[in-house]
Amino acid sequence: MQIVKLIAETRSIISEYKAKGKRVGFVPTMGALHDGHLSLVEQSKKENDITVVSIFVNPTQFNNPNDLKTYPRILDKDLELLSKFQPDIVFIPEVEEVYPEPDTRVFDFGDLDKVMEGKNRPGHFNGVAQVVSKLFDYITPDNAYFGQKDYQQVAVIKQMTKDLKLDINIVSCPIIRELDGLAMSSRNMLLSEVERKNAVKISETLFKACNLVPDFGVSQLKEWVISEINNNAYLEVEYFEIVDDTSLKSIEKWEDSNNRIACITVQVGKVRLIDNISL
Ligand SMILES: Nc1ncnc2c1ncn2[C@@H]1O[C@H](COP(=O)(O)OP(=O)(O)OP(=O)(O)O)[C@@H](O)[C@H]1O
Ligand SMILES: CC(C)(CO)[C@@H](O)C(=O)[O-]
Ligand code: BAL
Repeated sequence: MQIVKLIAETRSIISEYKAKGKRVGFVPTMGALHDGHLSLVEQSKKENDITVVSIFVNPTQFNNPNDLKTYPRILDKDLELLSKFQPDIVFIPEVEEVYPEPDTRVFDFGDLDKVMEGKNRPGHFNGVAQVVSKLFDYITPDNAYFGQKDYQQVAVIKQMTKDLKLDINIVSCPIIRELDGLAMSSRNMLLSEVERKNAVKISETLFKACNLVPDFGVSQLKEWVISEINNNAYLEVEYFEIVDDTSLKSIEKWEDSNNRIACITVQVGKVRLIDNISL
């Protein structure tokens, strides 16, 4: 496992591999790694000759300065965990090298970023596209791995890859959960003990919601989920949407889409958690 900090060095190592015909898989992360990230690394290792993991807390995707400040950074522990999985390259660039000057590019995702995370975190997906397009340019992967926990992010990245005419296959990987069902997230480590215990109500409610389709109508189910979660004193729903899994447009009745996904964001004390489930 090679740890590389400089962009030029990363480019040159990867171009040597590519010259030998090696297929490159890429797993972008913001660190504070858990089994969700490691599942992406494992999948990339199975499907490619070379796996690159990046660890970079990208400032341009944070709309909330306090969220950026408190985002967990535990590089030594991350490297220790990764050493057990042995990706070929761990790329850890500095903010100043990625952004020698402000990135003023504005991406157009059509309607994809007008809802849910895009609506509630203004500028978030533009920042994600800025950094991911830069990382794609340095690493030139054949396959890039993203988790479905960030469901809308996968849709946005697919759109960006298409618009920029990049020859990169975007691989969408299943959500890995804690034993009690809570979706793994780096932000889980910011929860207090009592918040962590109560946070399980989020996934529990989503699992129960699946069994209420189609007996409940769409708006009845939405109201039920929101009130179940908000009845817990530690939790506050920011949004709960049931959307078509490709257009991400809200549906009004079950027949509006054959492939529906329910996406939720919940504030747990100061920590904002997301999750989703296919209905
Ligand atoms: N539980 C999970 N299962 C599968 N993939 C995941 C999971 N959590 C994160 N990922 C994926 O790992 C990649 C890197 O995500 P990131 O570093 O932001 O971690 P995170 O746990 O999502 O952190 P956050 O606290 O910001 O939600 C993303 O593609 C993300 O979707
Ligand atoms: C894709 C990503 C690493 C870009 O900073 C980030 O949005 C994430 O961790 O999901
Ligand atoms: N996992 C998405 C990164 C973010 O919340 O900014």
